[in-house]
Amino acid sequence: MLSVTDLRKEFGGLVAVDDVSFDIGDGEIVGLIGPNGAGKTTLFNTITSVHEPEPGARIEFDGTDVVGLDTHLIARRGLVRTFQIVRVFDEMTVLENAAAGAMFGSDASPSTEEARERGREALEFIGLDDKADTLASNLPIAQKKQLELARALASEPRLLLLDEIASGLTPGEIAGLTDTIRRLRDERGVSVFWIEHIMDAIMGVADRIIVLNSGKKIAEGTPEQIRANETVIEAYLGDEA
Ligand SMILES: Nc1ncnc2c1ncn2[C@@H]1O[C@H](COP(=O)(O)OP(=O)(O)OP(=O)(O)O)[C@@H](O)[C@H]1O
Repeated sequence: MLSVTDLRKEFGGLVAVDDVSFDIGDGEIVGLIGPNGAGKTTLFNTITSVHEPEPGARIEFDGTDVVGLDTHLIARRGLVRTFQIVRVFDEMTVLENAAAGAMFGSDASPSTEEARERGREALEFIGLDDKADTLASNLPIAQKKQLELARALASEPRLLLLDEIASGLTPGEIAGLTDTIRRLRDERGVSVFWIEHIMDAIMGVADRIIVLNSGKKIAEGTPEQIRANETVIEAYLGDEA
């Protein structure tokens, strides 16, 4: 589904992502972990054309090279992301926020009614439909994160990039969130690529984990393999797990 080859991104003299290659298959949940500054968000930003990679990189989504394609055109193809800092529109209702997602999705120009319907359906799936008419600014953080997921879902993603969606949540809220993400995959067939620092969240649900350190991919494997990997323990998990 997503195939990344030799992805490199430099900022001045700093190599933020250092020749990274990997694939994500249909229906997979893949975690992306690593210390602060490892290049995880830069990798997401480069995949979604927020940044341009250095020449020579290939980023293929469903066999099409998406390097240089506008972010909204990438989203229209089904590659959709959430952000590290929640970006709900505070002055809009929960339903209006969710409906806004539909405007950026696979269907380029749904009617307002269709967008609201898709938004409502996404809220039901996420379990936030009882808050449809609440102003987004009045939601607690856990529900803002659910709303971000609902908005992404309304855009009908095939691959969802999640950036630290579990941070700031209680263990109970994290369990609910990971359950929703698993349902997104199982019931909607959405693949997930998930940056997370909270190991309990990502290790329990990911099929595979990719580890970055100083821009380089230092390991890739099942959660069990990653937990036992000496290089990963030394670079990261020794402090975090
Ligand atoms: N727009 C930018 N301009 C210059 N340097 C940047 C820019 N974005 C990121 N960097 C640098 O690139 C490196 C990788 O940063 P990045 O945010 O991708 O790491 P990260 O793994 O997502 O970290 P964290 O876990 O703290 O979010 C860091 O050294 C960062 O300072």
